Amino acid sequence: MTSCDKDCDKKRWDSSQLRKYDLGLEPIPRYHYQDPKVDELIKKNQPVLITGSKLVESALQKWSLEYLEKNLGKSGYTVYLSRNHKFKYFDEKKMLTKTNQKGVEFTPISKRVDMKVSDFMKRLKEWKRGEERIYLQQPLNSTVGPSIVEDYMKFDWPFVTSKKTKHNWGELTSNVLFISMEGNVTPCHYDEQQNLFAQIHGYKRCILFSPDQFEYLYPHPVYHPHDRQSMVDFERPDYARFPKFRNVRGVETVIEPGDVLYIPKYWWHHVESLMRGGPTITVNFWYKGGPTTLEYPLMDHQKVSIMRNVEKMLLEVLQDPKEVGPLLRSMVIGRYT
Ligand SMILES: O=C(O)C(=O)C[C@H](CCCc1ccccc1)C(=O)O
Ligand SMILES: [Zn+2]
Repeated sequence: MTSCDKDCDKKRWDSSQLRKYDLGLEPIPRYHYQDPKVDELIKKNQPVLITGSKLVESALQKWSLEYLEKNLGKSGYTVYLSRNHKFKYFDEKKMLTKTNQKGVEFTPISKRVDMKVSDFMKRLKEWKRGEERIYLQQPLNSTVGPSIVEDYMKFDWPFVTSKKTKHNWGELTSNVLFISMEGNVTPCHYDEQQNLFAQIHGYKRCILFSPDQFEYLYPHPVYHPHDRQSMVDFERPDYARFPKFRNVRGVETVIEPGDVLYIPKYWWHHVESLMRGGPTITVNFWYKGGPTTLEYPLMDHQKVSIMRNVEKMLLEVLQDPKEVGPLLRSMVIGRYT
């Protein structure tokens, strides 16, 4: 990771603000948005840090915490609370399904609450070490105030729409607004959508792994509330349970205001707001993946999708998750291995 060397004028950040992990990481390529390399990499479902775009220009100077508090409106916002700095996402719909009958087997470390923006901003300003951390994560919707709507309309929509069209993405499903405290971490997970991740304020370090690293990142079972999230705690990897984690190879970058990171669908990503870097503001652009034509050889993300479908089908018929492993083992060991 190269931060600004000493003689540069604006001190952006330094490596002491990054959490330390035992990972082999290469840099994510960075290109200006008009460089043809950007589309070359997107076409190959490879991550790329896109610089110099005007995508969220209308928000860059305006979306301070004060401005957002004043203009985001009075409705409740989705805010996650965590007893530590990790905000491991959980799917509430999977907390009470029949597969884990009682639904009591799982207690998330973070919890979701509905909070007014003013309360969120107050807690953000008055936060003391040892208190619960907070992280606002809310899809932008029609309840925002008129000036936010104006800023949103002024996003460079031709830029993102050109990517959607050129790369056959599906429709835009949401723009999620993230307002994070410094130091917050979203642990490693993948999403099934294409993502243009636009940084508006502060610095975020993003570590990405390609879908072919599935075996090294040990995702929770599909029925689990932490579906799509890695079971490995990057801060204290349990190499006994997850021995292949040692082989994982990733790429990383630190995004700053104005940068847009393309996170290809099914790519694993870990996101952290730099320690001592102040609050961060991001808006993402999630697009459906678009039509999947089965061309051979299959792409790694297609194999992940197939594995997900096999897991879902087996759980549907076996009902009890404890029977899935033994059945797959007897099907594969000595026959396909
Ligand atoms: O934009 C993305 O995809 C990110 O992962 C951004 C990430 C927060 C994501 C929270 C989350 C995780 C899993 C499922 C749904 C939502 C951050 O910036 O901290
Ligand atoms: Zn994500």
